[in-house]
Amino acid sequence: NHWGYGKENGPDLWHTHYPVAQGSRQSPIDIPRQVSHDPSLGPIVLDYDHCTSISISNNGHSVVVNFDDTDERSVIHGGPLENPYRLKQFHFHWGGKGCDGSEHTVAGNSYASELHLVHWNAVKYTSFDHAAAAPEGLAVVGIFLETGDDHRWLHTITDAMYMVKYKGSITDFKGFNPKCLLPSSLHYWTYLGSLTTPPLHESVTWILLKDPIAVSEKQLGKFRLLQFTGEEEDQRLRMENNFRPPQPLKGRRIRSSN
Ligand SMILES: NS(=O)(=O)c1ncc[nH]1
Ligand SMILES: [Zn+2]
Repeated sequence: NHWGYGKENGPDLWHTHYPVAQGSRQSPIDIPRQVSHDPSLGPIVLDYDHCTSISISNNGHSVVVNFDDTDERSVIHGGPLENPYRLKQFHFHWGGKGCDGSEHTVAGNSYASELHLVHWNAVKYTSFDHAAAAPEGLAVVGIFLETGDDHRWLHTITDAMYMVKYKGSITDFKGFNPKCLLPSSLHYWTYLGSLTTPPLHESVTWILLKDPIAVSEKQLGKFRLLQFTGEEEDQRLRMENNFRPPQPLKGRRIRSSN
């Protein structure tokens, strides 16, 4: 049975097929109240001005916006990163109605949802898949979503969701620049971790922005119209609570930008 977020195939069972689930640098984690501030940590730079979104898809675990990563058009650099990392895709994790759904937590508190912007080190690796299996091959920027006012730009994504309701669906989604999803401050926490979904590779430099963005309950409700299951399946499983809970820190250091 393929991995998922249900009782029969959820996060507590992933270690049976992916033993690294019990590894020493797994994600997500809880960010404690006090984190050591590292003055040597410079600002993170998100250079997305020439970014090119291609499509939006439902992979059976989340809704994903895919980018053209064949050149250095949209990269992040600076902060804890030694090289520029190319934007490959972004996706979300969220809860059920009225339940929180972020993956990382802050002093034990969850947010309603968490956005992940996934980047790979094309300087050191020849493909995303190679980078995804290599230490420091990936850099994921995490942004917390809290419920509040309507987000001015999120509707372009939620309006496209009816086109990718079922697992395996994909549709054009051009010209979207994720810069519009960033909070006002780029202050961040950073630590070495893993993918939060199988294969759970321990290849991710995590960069979590401290400030959340606000989205409305109505907008979040549209995420829950997505389905984990395909159109042809008789089971209709609403896509929600697609988050992995925090994992043991195992002595890792978390650093804070200023
Ligand atoms: N959720 S995550 O950003 O760690 C991820 N990206 C690709 C697969 N899993
Ligand atoms: Zn994710």
